[in-house]
Amino acid sequence: MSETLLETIDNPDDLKRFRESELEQIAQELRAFIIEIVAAKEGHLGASLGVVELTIALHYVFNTPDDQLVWDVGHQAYGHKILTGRRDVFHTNRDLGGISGFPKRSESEYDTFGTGHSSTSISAALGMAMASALKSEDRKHIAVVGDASIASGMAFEALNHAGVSGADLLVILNDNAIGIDPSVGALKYYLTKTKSGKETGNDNIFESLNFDYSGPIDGHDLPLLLSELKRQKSLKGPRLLHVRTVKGKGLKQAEIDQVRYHAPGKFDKITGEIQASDSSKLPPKFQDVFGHTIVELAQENEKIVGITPAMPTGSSMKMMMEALPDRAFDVGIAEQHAVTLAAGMATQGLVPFCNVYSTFLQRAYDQIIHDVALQKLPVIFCLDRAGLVGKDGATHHGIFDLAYLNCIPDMIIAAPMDAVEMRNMMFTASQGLELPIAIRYPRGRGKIVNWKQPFKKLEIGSSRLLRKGEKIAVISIGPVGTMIEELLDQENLACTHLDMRFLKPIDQKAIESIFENHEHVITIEDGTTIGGLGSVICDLAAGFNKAFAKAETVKIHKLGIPDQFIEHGPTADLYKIAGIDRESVLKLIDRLL
Ligand SMILES: Cc1ncc(C[n+]2csc(CCOP(=O)(O)OP(=O)(O)O)c2C)c(N)n1
Ligand SMILES: CC(=O)[C@@H](O)[C@H](O)COP(=O)(O)O
Ligand SMILES: [Mg+2]
Repeated sequence: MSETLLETIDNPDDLKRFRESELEQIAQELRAFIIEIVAAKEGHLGASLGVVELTIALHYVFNTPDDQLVWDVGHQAYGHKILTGRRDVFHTNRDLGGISGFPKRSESEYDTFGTGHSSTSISAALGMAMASALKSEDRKHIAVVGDASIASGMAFEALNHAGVSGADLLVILNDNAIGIDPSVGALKYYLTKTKSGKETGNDNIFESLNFDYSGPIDGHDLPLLLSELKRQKSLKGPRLLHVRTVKGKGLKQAEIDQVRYHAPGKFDKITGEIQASDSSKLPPKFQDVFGHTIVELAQENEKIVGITPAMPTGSSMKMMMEALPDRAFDVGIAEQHAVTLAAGMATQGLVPFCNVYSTFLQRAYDQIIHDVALQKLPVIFCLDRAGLVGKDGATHHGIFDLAYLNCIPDMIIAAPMDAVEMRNMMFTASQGLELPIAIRYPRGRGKIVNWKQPFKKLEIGSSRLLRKGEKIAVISIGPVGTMIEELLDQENLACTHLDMRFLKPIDQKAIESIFENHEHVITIEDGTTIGGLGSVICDLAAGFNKAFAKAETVKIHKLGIPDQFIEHGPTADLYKIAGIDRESVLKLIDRLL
């Protein structure tokens, strides 16, 4: 079989050897290659398909990696990876030990800035452009940012600065009118209305920010892209090129059902059909437990409102948006705003459920402290994707939340072991608290099929003694507790198991009793041991040592995420790496016995 053109391209210099007229064929081959691998290996699809022509044109016109290209979020950078030396390893995308699903500086000199979280590209590229100016280096700096990501506060901050910086910065706005879910907000309507720079004149929002605005142009028209990028290359100063593309371009189903094909899982590379699986008998995903439960609670209590920053599908907040559209809000990629919006609502007696992925809530840390906790506002944070999330990797693991929330006064921190507990925690929170609460739960499915049980109000700060043994006690928090229960059952081990339920306030009495009656205490959590449950137990133990003699001899073994960033890969493998898998716990217990 003859070689495809794509197979001869190992770097952008190889690409530049082709005539402009041959680039269309390369675009077709690149699309087919992305589809073939993602169909079998899973990953983000629609975003990369949408920027195939743009990716080729950028590497063809600019002199990467000397010219610095920064991708926002990075989920659309598959074509970029394939054209920059990673075609042969692209089949390892998101595998343990394989390449990352996002740009990563340690992976390639073409990946100028690590990403995963959105809206950082303009700041990063501006930083590079300012550094080049200070070092008198003549190179170009390009940020490619999506229409949903540019609407985030951080991107606006960067535009505001860049507009007066004089920096040699090209921002390419890749406008496909959708994020993961349809884009929201006033900017979306503005962008949809925008016709051409000339027609919008002084009213153009980017020109008002001192950017030289061009577009919108068709981002699938390669000759047009090439000529416009060449023109942009000859310019200096802050400029913005507005490009219109179709998310999922080239795969019919992905163009039609753009939400589903953002990251569709396995599908047929020819027909595009997603592999059907019967999940009706499986335990539900935690996100769906959230979705069903908030609808159930909100139907009974009209004060309940729901907020999601751009993740209605991922968080299942869309269930409430469909059932009670006036009381559930997608605010776009705006985690900081989401938190303070919830705080504002709480001042007025509403009961806001603010659902944010654990990793993305990192964006809103000051808002949690300054706007919520300091004012004792009873916002209910539901933190989805807590713990190790798997193939998205280090940028997305929700492993810091226990630690970063625990040091905030007046926060209640809950981590349900299973779906029934999660419902009860949501119910308890909805009954009216005087303080904010965070309920954190993982990606994926639980283990309980019969999860929809009558609500039970929990005592805040109460733990559950699940079994009483001797010598060794395991103190767990969150879903790892289910693994511990299975392990102790299956191996017939006579250990005590305490499900902590709440990290804060912590059930000190229960812990005291554990220390009085055991020789070894194992703490286990799917979060960092620094600052999380392990740290709290050690701190308490230091106090116990003074209080009663026996505590001094109790040995504490902390299991959790060690002090390192955990890479991407199947969650089960990552649990092993972190030492919080079944075998690691069993080995430890065997040794202690
Ligand atoms: C801070 C942050 N919040 C949320 C997300 C989840 N997320 C990933 S991609 C995405 C949508 C991005 O949309 P857009 O910028 O328009 O790019 P497109 O997918 O359309 O190419 C969202 C919300 C994220 N990565 N980072
Ligand atoms: C790129 C990004 O941030 C999202 O697409 C993320 O990968 C979603 O994760 P889930 O698949 O867990 O919803
Ligand atoms: Mg978009």
